[in-house]
Amino acid sequence: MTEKILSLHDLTIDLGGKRVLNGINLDVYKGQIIGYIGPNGAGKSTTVKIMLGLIEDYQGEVEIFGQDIAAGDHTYKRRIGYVPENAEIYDNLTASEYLAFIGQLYGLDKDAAETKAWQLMREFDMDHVFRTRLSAFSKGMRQKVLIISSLLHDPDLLFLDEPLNGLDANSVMIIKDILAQLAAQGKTIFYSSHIMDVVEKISNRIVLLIDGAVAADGSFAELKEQSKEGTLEDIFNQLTGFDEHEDVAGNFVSIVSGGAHHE
Ligand SMILES: Nc1ncnc2c1ncn2[C@@H]1O[C@H](COP(=O)(O)OP(=O)(O)OP(=O)(O)O)[C@@H](O)[C@H]1O
Repeated sequence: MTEKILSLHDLTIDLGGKRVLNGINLDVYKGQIIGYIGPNGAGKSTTVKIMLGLIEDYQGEVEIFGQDIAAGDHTYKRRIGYVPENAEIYDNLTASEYLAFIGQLYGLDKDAAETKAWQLMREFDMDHVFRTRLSAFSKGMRQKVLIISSLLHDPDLLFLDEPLNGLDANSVMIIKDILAQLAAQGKTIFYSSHIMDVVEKISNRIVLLIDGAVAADGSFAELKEQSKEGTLEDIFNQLTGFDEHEDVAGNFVSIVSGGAHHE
């Protein structure tokens, strides 16, 4: 077995008087690309926030790089990259200022961070906006800046929350290849998304969370074999017990059109 990078043991948390995570057990190994999926509200972001050290009052154990993160040693964070779903991006900064700032937070010196950031921006054909304020960037351009910022310090473990948000089809292909190549180099990727066909293609392991507990865990081929369904979307619908999409859509549309009558 290869090196264990991440381990959750009986991870449980209550938030606002409600059990949000209910005994999650998960071991993640070096080089894995984990697609972490589940219905809205299942607890995916909460799990990631706990692993990032942003939420502390959980029960159970979280080990990253072999160390219990509750032990107080935060050096593990230097080896982690994170692309949040809704990033607070500093609109008044230029891409260059923002990336140099993030690079420095991760321990790079300013010049090294700027040089690397510029090289990475150039690969995305964005070198011409390196000194432009982020407030003038489109959604996809911002997303690319976030992806660059998560990788500047060459992390060993990457947490990505909907990393393809707002990206065009060509950019999606590039990011998919980047993730595959990083994993082939031994980086570990923990990836949360609702876009099932992308998760199906890029993950070598899929973990499905339902109501704060792991409901399925395996490669796409294994999940497909177990559920006898064709696509990850079908498997997702089956395992989450959802077969009413046409009824819900029909009701929704009839309310919409009913409401459109003006007397
Ligand atoms: N600070 C909080 N206080 C109270 N409840 C919370 C808090 N944070 C999260 N929750 C609840 O925990 C549950 C899980 O939320 P979480 O954001 O982890 O879900 P998710 O799987 O990431 O959902 P989505 O797919 O919609 O992003 C939800 O019911 C949410 O309302």
